[in-house]
Amino acid sequence: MQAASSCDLKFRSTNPTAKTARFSHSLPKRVSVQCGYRSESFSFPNGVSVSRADWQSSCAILSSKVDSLEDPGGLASKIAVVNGHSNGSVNLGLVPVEKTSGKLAPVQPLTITDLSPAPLHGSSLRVAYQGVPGAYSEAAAGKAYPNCEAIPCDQFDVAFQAVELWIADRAVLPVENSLGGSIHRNYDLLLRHRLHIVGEVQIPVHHCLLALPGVRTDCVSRVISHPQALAQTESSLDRLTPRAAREAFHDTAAAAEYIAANNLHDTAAVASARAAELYNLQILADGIQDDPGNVTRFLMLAREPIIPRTDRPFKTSIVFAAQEHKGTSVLFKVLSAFAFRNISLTKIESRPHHNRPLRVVGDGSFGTAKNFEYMFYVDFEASMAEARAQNALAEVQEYTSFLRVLGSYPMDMTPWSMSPTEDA
Ligand SMILES: O=C(O)C(=O)C[C@]1(C(=O)O)C=C[C@@H](O)C=C1
Repeated sequence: MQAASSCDLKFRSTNPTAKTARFSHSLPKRVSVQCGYRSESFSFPNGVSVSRADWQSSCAILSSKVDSLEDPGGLASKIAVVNGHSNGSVNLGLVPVEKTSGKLAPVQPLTITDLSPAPLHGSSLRVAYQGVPGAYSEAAAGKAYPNCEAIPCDQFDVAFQAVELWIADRAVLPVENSLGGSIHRNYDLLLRHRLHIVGEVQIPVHHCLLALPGVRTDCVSRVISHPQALAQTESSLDRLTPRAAREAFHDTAAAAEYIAANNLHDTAAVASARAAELYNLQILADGIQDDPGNVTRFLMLAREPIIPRTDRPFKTSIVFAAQEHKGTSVLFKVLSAFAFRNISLTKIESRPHHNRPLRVVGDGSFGTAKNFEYMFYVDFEASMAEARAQNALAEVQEYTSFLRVLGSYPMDMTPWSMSPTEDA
């Protein structure tokens, strides 16, 4: 366990192409938060509603066995810290923000407004996403929270921290793509942080090949993009740019921005049509995803859970670790707890068990086997307000050493369409 030591909040300009005046005034600054801490749950001083208490007590059965991932230097102390009430060793070092005028703004301390709870009415919700404007994650934030203020972050971890530190009200982060598979980093971060899943959005991802105006496809010797986007366009790139090297970039739109900012005539990016517009690039090829129905699923994260309901389709996400001495059939038993109650599973993912990654087995007569230990993430189609879901989890708890409900939230029921998103 490590206590908080220092915390730097940096607001970075993400607009190296500021000469394109059309956007230099409107692009938000990207948040980059560097903190040596892990979060923990936070109790709100003004209490919670009765119905929320009901929800929490219905889940109490689960919390009783939740593994401790506590952190003495956690969120509550961070909030005191950023309010200026805590130890003097904390360096809030806000990097001066570049204004559109080109002048540097004075260093601004966080104010009480930066730390206020999510606005209920009137002002827009601040939604953290990973990437720069034009990224698919920005489009997902817009679908999840129309009219929100989208806050670009340079890493997934930063988006989590932006919510924990009350810089943002929500985060919207990708967890899986229909072609590229799971985004493992976000599964790991869900466990390390204490945010709650409050919703999901799925967006069709419609990729384009972008380059500087005048560049021909046969002159492209390098294609840069997010690794997921490169994976989703593999066959198209083999056909369009067979000799070009492929290089990973932080996000699709950042790749487009990089080409524009550095005037790269030999490089193309896989990104959205909106990125082409934002960074003044031409579209060499449109719709280059290898499957026309390419969809990415994003989770909406908040500091507080929502109250589960039964009047519309809900999904619940859990993570668990098997009890060590329960034999080899634990996974089968857990899954059958859902099957016997007619609860459909929509996703199962395993990740290394970071606290206990290996189990050595065998009596030594033939040596010892080293079995890997896992955390299992399961999504199932039921609301935690339903008795069958509560009973299933009560049973699952018997076979597990660790169990956490990550969230119970409405399913994205948007009618199926393969056309590109309006924003992307
Ligand atoms: O790079 C982006 O534009 C992102 O929003 C990230 C991301 C991802 O992490 O999978 C999101 C959707 C697409 O699947 C490709 C990339």
